[in-house]
Order: sequence, then C-alpha cells, then structure tokens
Amino acid sequence: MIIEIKHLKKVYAGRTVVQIEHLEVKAGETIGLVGNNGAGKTTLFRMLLDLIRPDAGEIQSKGIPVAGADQWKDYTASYLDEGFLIDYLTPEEYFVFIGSLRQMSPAHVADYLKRYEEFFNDEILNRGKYIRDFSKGNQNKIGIAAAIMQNPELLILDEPFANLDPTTQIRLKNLIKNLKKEQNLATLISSHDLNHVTDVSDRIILMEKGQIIKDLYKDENTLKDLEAYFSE
Ligand SMILES: Nc1ncnc2c1ncn2[C@@H]1O[C@H](COP(=O)(O)OP(=O)(O)OP(=O)(O)O)[C@@H](O)[C@H]1O
Repeated sequence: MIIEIKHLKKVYAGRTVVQIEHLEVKAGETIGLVGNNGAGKTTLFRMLLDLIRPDAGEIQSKGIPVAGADQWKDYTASYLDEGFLIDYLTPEEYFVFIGSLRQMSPAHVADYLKRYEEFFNDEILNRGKYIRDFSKGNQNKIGIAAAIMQNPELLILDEPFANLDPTTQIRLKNLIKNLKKEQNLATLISSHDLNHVTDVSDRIILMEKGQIIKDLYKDENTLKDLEAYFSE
C-alpha cells in the first residue's frame, strides 16, 4: 500500500470540506477522482502533498505521515496547477531544473524529452519563449510532462484533461496507460471528464461535499453508472 488515509478532516470557515474516514491506495493503481465543483478533490490532493495540513486525522505514505516528512517526495510527483511551474524559465530550462532535483543530467533530460515528442505536438520545445507566454493548455503539458519525467511511484494530477485539445487528451491517456504497464505507477487523477477518467482508471472514487460516497473498481457499467449519477 502506498497511501493510507485515516480519519482525515479539513475545515474552512467552520465548514467541513473534506472528511474521509479511511482510504487506501495500492501500488500500481490508477484511481480516478470525480465529483462536482467544490467536492473537495483539490483540497484532498493538497493535503496528500503536504501543501495544506488537515485539521484532524492523517495521511500516511508508505507508513510515514506526509505532514512534515520528506521521504514521500523521493517517489511522488504531481501537477496540480500553474503554480507548479516557473514562469520566467523556458520549458527546456524548467525540465532541466526539475531533472536536477532528481539527479538527472541535462543530457539525460533531453533524452527523456524525446519520449514526449508526440504529446508535445511540436508546440513546447525550441519555441524560444518563457513558460508564462504559453497557452494554458500548453502550460499544462509542460507541468504534466515534468511530473512524469521524475519517474515517480505515485503521480497526482488535478484535472489533467482540462484545457488540452482532444488530440492531446487521447495522447495523455495513452501515456498514462503505458506508464502503468511499464513501471507499475500509482496514479491519482481528478477529472470532470467522466469518459476519459473512466477509460484510464482501474478504480473510481466519487466525492460529494467532502465525503467519499462511491469507491468502486471499474467494470463495463461504470461510465454509464457515473453518467446516470451526475444527471440526477
Ligand atoms: N483556501 C480556502 N479557503 C476557504 N475555502 C476553501 C479554500 N480552499 C478550498 N475551499 C473550499 O473547499 C471546498 C472544496 O474545494 P476544492 O477546490 O477542494 O473542490 P474541488 O472538488 O477540487 O472542486 P473543482 O471541481 O471545482 O475544482 C469548496 O467549497 C471551496 O470553496
């Protein structure tokens, strides 16, 4: 098991926005997190990454609480939003910087980036511009690629399909599926795109008002069931 959540609670202005009694994530699982706006998905991810602290309970990564610890950072990578990027760098400089945190040489990074040629669709590398000047969709591509490049055991992506064009959405799904096959990566993906998230996930967690109200392994009815649930 890579993640264990126990009695987790986050309160903002007197309102409980996340309340999860117990949740386990196993190595190699691809989990889709779905739920309407404000369900608590991003807040949960921020607690998983120790960006905010719970008001009660804890999250353990490989048995060690993430809050205040560093071990989980060696095998966890994420992209939640543009705040993860460095606006005044070019994508190449950013990838080299992120790679250096993982002891990757610039040559190793350049070699690695070749794998993303299709995903980048010729829009990211050698453009001679800073990250701040890229479109939001292309900024997302940079952040997602930088997260995957870290070769994590646990990857956390917040709405990765948002702002991507349809071609890139499909390429991202293939990338995620291949990573799972090749390196037994555990992935947590929040998404409002029921179709894509169901397609890539083995397991779907449905949140509503901070709570997990469904947690199921995908079968042939899952997409239909989710569509029915959200159309009520
Ligand atoms: N820093 C904050 N201060 C006050 N309230 C917050 C803060 N961050 C989140 N919230 C509230 O917590 C609730 C959960 O928000 P969160 O962003 O986690 O939902 P979400 O499921 O990611 O939504 P979306 O699908 O819209 O991205 C919302 O009601 C939100 O307004």
